[in-house]
Amino acid sequence: MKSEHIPKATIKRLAMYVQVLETLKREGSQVVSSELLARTCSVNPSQIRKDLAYFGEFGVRGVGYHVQDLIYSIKHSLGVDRVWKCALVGVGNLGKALLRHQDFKFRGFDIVGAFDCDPFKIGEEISGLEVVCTRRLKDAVKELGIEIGLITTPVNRAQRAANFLIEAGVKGIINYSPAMLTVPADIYVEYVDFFHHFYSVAFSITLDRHQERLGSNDEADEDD
Ligand SMILES: NC(=O)c1ccc[n+]([C@@H]2O[C@H](COP(=O)([O-])OP(=O)(O)OC[C@H]3O[C@@H](n4cnc5c(N)ncnc54)[C@H](O)[C@@H]3O)[C@@H](O)[C@H]2O)c1
Repeated sequence: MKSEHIPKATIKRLAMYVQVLETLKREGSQVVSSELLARTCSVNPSQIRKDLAYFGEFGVRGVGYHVQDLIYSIKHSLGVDRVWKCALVGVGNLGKALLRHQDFKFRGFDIVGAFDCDPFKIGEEISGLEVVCTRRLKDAVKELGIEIGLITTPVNRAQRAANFLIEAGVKGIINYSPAMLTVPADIYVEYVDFFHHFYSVAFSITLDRHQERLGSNDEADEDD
């Protein structure tokens, strides 16, 4: 890797590039032009070139990028060319849906532990994984080599779940609850909220309608 200081926005775009490249690979593409990759990812080609420059020289002038090579290089540089063991805390509606989703394992994020504090849920089996008492989290993290925690507890229990995970030695957390977590500086937290996307789409539609209304008012003014 050329530079250690890769901006967070670049890392998010790289994750998107990998996802698009993997789809292209599944569809049988061996080479992709920077224009097609850029269009599919809704960024401009110069942004892609700038993002990839952190890792070295890619692409052949007039040909584009070799799909497999690019996937390998990005994944290798970002450390996602291996399996990351994960634990999920809070086996309710959302937790169960995530545990049943096969893509996590397929993409290298293997949920190997499912934890809950509800005695009625402990012992239940979801997708072949037994729900275990949260008190056993610390031992399980060490035994199973868990590095990432997913929090799917109610909002008022999320900090407690985070504390358990951090105490157990987990370094990264994906928090699906709407709680803002307080964590030490060396713990990485990502917040996942589907509603941000709903807001974003609703705002965009509203803005379009507002512009249309302004446009039709302007036309009406010209007619007067
Ligand atoms: N990110 C999103 O877009 C999104 C979408 C839906 C729900 N959510 C959030 O996900 C969370 C879960 O929602 P749900 O509908 O699955 O709730 P749920 O009530 O069905 O499940 C929560 C589970 O957490 C367990 N739990 C509570 N405290 C715990 C603790 N300290 N340790 C371990 N387990 C604990 C409960 O026993 C329960 O099984 C909520 O915070 C909700 O707001 C987020």
